[in-house]
Amino acid sequence: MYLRHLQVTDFRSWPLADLALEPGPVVLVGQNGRGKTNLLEAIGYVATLGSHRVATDAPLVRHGCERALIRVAVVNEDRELTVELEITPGRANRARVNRGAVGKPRDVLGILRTVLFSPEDLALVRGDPSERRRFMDELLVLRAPRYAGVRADYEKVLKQRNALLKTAGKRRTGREDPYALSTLDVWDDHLSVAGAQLLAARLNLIADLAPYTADAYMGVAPDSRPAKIAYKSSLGEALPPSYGVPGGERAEADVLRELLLKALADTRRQELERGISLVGPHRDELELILGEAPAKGYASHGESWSFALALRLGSYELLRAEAGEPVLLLDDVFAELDRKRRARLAEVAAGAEQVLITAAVAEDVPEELAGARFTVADGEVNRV
Ligand SMILES: Nc1ncnc2c1ncn2[C@@H]1O[C@H](COP(=O)(O)OP(=O)(O)OP(=O)(O)O)[C@@H](O)[C@H]1O
Repeated sequence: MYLRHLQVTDFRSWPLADLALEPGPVVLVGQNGRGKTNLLEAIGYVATLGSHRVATDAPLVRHGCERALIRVAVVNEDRELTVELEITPGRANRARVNRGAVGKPRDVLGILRTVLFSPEDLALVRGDPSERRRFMDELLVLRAPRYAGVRADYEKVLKQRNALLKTAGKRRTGREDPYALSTLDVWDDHLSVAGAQLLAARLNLIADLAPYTADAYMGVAPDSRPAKIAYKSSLGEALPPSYGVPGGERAEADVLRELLLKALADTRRQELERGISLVGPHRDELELILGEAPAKGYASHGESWSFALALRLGSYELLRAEAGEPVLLLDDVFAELDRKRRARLAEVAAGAEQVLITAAVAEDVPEELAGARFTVADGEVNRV
């Protein structure tokens, strides 16, 4: 797939930006702070309904404006769809496809698939487990959009259950509340349904992604120790060992639901004492292993970068193999990479159906990616 057109209105620093695009490499060149990343962020937002830089929508709307608009025309196998998103912080976003309203913004997921690699990705390796959970869930949704709903359900149930755990335990009144305790059974049930679906999907995702990531790492850092990814579940030993591993059994939500219910029953006392949910996908981790050691805390800066890049390139290859090419977005990354890694990334990017690249100076972009070029300056973006 590729983007044929991008228009943003009152998005970040842009009152208006309008770009006619084409397949192949598209390079956006401009000095720091001119709004290049903002354009990639807008594209990424249509694919994931979120920003790779901020957790809330407010910073996405231009200072002093009420709402931001993003419009993209996406061509997928000769079929073109126009997606429009209106972002109004504090209110539900509105979405239109081919100028017709859709039920929920979530309905646009799947129309545009992107893989974005950016300087923020170092946090995938060095940051908290929540960064890696977000990575998995975003990829899950790109792979199968229905998981956006599953994830939203899980988060809603988790919030309610945590609120109940706080009131049901002895923490505030010194006594357990019997009514709240019986309601907890109902929430355990809800949590296990959404939790098992999310967990099964993540385990299957990691089983499928692992070989692509290992290969991508070998490609970018052939002299380094091999890289491995593994799903670590809060179910611990109870998780069937054949789940979540390449070539293993496909994880089944029904099986996981029973295991989650048992684990919830086993930890209830502890949960009541602490007032939070202690088992479920929100406590899980994606382990990144280099040689025998965890990448976090042990990997060098260069190795961490390679791992982050391998996770993105692996995602790109997985999506490409399953559902056709996603659009590749490379935000200011070439300047950060050494010669070998640059060459490998350039090789993959040169073969992409479409890749959008930002750089401060044109010389940062490898020669094989010299394609359509835009300059970004003074609130304007112009085709060179
Ligand atoms: N909501 C907003 N309203 C107005 N301006 C904003 C908003 N959010 C960010 N900006 C401005 O956008 C600019 C940053 O744009 P962006 O991150 O796209 O830069 P860039 O061209 O990618 O630069 P770099 O090469 O440094 O990454 C900053 O000047 C910032 O003040």
